[in-house]
Amino acid sequence: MKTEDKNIPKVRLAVIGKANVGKSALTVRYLTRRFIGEYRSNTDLLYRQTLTVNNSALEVEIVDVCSCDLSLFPEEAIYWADACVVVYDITNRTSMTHAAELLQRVLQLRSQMPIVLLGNKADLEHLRQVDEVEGRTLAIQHNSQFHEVSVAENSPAIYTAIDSVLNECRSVQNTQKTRKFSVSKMIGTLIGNANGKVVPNTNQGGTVVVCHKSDLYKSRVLRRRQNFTATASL
Ligand SMILES: Nc1nc2c(ncn2[C@@H]2O[C@H](COP(=O)(O)OP(=O)(O)OP(=O)(O)O)[C@@H](O)[C@H]2O)c(=O)[nH]1
Repeated sequence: MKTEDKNIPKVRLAVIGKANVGKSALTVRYLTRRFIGEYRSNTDLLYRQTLTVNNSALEVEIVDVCSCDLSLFPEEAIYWADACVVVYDITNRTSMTHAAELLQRVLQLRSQMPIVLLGNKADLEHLRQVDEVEGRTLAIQHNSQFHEVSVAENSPAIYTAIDSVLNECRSVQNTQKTRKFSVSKMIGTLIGNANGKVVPNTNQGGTVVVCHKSDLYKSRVLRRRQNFTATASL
């Protein structure tokens, strides 16, 4: 499948969180259904893949933000993204504190941004340091979705959470397109050019490209974008 089809809506996702919480494992799991146990990188990685979400094609770009320097907030990635996944590790309280700080900063920069908070490593119950209710409360305080997941054990919530946030972004984009159309139609009417020629086809949702399974599970880091170094392929 062509990955640059302009008719396919595009959604950009930033995955952020403290080091070692499982951001890379989560990104790779979501895109490929595979679990990569040891994944070391000292750079942001940008993945792009065309997926089928809610029965229609969506070009998804995910930046897996490197947490090499925790003092640096990933501002560029947050401005770039349409939505954000904040990850903490339920066996590491500091990662939860860091997630709380990230949520606050994200909403300062992008108050309307759809966010999902994920408490990862739920399979390590015996090492738990953060109760589920704490994660849930934090999410409610920041108007975001919340799930505890285990990337290692392939929790279904990984897919429902990310699909849902992608869908939310697509709905927002569709609404914005409809609004733009309404404004141009109104201007067209005002200047007497409402003969139909200037009326675009607003049925964006009608352009559906069905992904083949082989394409869905192939993922490749495609290119360099600003500071995101694209280096790996899955
Ligand atoms: N038990 C368990 N281990 C996990 C899970 N998810 C990830 N890990 C492990 O946690 C470690 C860190 O995972 P990464 O995906 O590299 O974490 P990261 O957040 O990308 O780390 P940085 O690249 O340092 O920012 C690895 O050893 C993974 O195998 C999980 O759900 N359960």
